[in-house]
Amino acid sequence: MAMLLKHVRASSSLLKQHVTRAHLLSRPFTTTEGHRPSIVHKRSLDILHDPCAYEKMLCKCLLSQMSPNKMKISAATLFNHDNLIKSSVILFFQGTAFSMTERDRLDLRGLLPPNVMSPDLQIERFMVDLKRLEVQARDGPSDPYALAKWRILNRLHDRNETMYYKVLIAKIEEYAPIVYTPTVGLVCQNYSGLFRRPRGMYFSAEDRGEMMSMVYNWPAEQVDMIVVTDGSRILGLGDLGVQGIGIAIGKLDLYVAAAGINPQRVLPVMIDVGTNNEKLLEDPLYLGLQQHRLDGDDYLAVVDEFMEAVFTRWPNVIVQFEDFQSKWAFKLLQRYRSTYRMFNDDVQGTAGVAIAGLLGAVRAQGRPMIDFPKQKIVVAGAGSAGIGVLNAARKTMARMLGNNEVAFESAKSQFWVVDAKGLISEGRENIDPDALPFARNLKEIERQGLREGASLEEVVKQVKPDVLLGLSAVGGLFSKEVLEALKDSTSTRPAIFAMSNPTKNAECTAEEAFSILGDNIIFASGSPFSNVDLGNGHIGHCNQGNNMYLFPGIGLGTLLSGARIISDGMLQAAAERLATYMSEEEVLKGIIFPSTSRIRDITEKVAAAVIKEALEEDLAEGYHGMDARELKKLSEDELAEFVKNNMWNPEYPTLVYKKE
Ligand SMILES: NC(=O)C1=CN([C@@H]2O[C@H](COP(=O)(O)OP(=O)(O)OC[C@H]3O[C@@H](n4cnc5c(N)ncnc54)[C@H](O)[C@@H]3O)[C@@H](O)[C@H]2O)C=CC1
Ligand SMILES: CC(=O)C(=O)O
Ligand SMILES: [Mg+2]
Repeated sequence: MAMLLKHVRASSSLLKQHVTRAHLLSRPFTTTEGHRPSIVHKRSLDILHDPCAYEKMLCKCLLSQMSPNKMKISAATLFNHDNLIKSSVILFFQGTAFSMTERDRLDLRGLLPPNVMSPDLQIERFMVDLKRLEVQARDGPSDPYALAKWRILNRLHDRNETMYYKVLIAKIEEYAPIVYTPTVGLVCQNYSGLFRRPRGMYFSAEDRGEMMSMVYNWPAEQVDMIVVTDGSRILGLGDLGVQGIGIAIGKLDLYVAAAGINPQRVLPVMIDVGTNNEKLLEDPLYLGLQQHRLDGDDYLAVVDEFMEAVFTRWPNVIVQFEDFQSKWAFKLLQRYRSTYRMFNDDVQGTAGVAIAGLLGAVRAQGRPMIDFPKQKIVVAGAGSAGIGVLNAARKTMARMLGNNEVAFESAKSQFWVVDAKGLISEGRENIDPDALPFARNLKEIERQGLREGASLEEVVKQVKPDVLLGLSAVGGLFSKEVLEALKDSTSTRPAIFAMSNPTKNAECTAEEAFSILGDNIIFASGSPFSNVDLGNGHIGHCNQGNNMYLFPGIGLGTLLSGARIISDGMLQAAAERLATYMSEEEVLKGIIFPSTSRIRDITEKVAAAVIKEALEEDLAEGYHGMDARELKKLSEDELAEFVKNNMWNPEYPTLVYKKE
């Protein structure tokens, strides 16, 4: 600490010599806002009074990737003192080795993962990672190029955010699989090794009582979108603890690329309450809290405090919950959804995408969407995603059947749900309350030749479903036998949704599905597969059925409508807009989801549908001078224009105008 303060004092006095009020006033240009640097930048003047202020600011700049603009530091000052800044930061920057006292002293609490590393461990972590890449590049099982591409993109993101998003938007089909699923899964698994500079905030179990002040450590004055995870179920990869922050970062990359949310106004968050992943707990290089997960009221207290803190600082922020284990996903959604602007992507976003896909599968059979309630659907997986899809599909069927109690009751008979213990029936002991509504009547399934706990293969054989949908996280679950059994489907064009992520967790590959069932099927997967050449001049089309087609539009629509909460109606409107996006011709070819290259366009349309619904439900409070009354007056085209105009584009801002 003494050393640190010595450096701080040394660099502060150095800075004082350079960054004087007179010096700033003498710059012969103005900033974008038209202010003189000395007027805009209160903080640069603060430097003169607080020996630590400049260092705090520079640390934050480094840690949070803030633009100079947002740091309230004159871009001009920063550019002119670039070398000075670099040298002064490099002098005292310690990254994960900053002690808790130093983090508090420099207002850095929350901007680094909670495990304070010794300098030796920092070096070891770096070396382990370096060696791992060498091993992978030689003969490792994972795709070394994907990870290498992620590193290159990540470094670009660190250096030049605008250029990073320009590249991502222009080549979204090529790079979404790198910054998002499947590669983001590999990134999360290796995050403690890959970690260089943090991105986002960490709220840990150790921070109880501190969060309300910690949240002010984030340098941005405005945050529109937070994606938060507790790392307990990252894709289909299980509990990855603090390393799960990678998924929040990946989702927010799509918010920027697809929804045009300003990258300076997004905040990835990790709530680190420990991990139950023993391998991570035994690893001294693991960056998270080395303790088992909090549970019960202790767990809730941490998440409650986090929610209160972020909504106090940014009352209009939207919080997307991501990859929480099912146990908490539903509880937290119920706890917060009527008070805060939040939603759970795995439960609600996935449900909407699945509904759109299921309706597309009906149309692909040459039938009207209204025939959906006749579909027999087998779902493998009854976790947050599976149950979310089941509830939404049941409601959609019920609406089509008359929207009453009887319709709701009868709709449930279209579903057979299989989890790790097999077919779920009323005969199951200790049945999960969320799955209970879908438990089959014992007598009824006996008549079908089934029983409690019947295997997926048996269920498919007996039910002969129109749709087989997997959200089980079990790679290869749709085995050769299961796919063979699906040949007896009563559908003219059976649909297979292998929705689990990342690729190795997909219930089957596209190749397996098309080679066993031929080309007269509909295939969708959570992570992308290439189309399959069936060798007879026919191509098996692979759809990507992923919540990425909805969550950006849900977030953008909520932001631009200023909706107080995110209602079922808004989510339903989003799903319906996606369902009608594909043309008849495309759907008949088996193309039920757009290609990712159209993600910005679909997101615009989904956002407009969400805004309309928020207005109809009187939930909208408007956005930036456009109040609800004015929003209501907009025609369809004007609403589309309003959405488009409020999306961020990756263009370099003009920082400096030469004075006339
Ligand atoms: N494509 C997409 O947009 C999305 C995909 N997902 C994927 O869905 C998967 C599951 O996510 P959650 O529901 O949150 O996980 P979860 O862990 O809560 O649920 C998994 C479910 O699968 C069941 N299961 C396990 N082994 C099984 C087996 N052999 N046969 C049948 N069921 C089995 C479990 O009993 C549990 O009900 C993950 O891989 C995730 O990546 C999740 C959200 C969106
Ligand atoms: C896509 C997604 O949200 C998941 O796999 O969890
Ligand atoms: Mg997820």
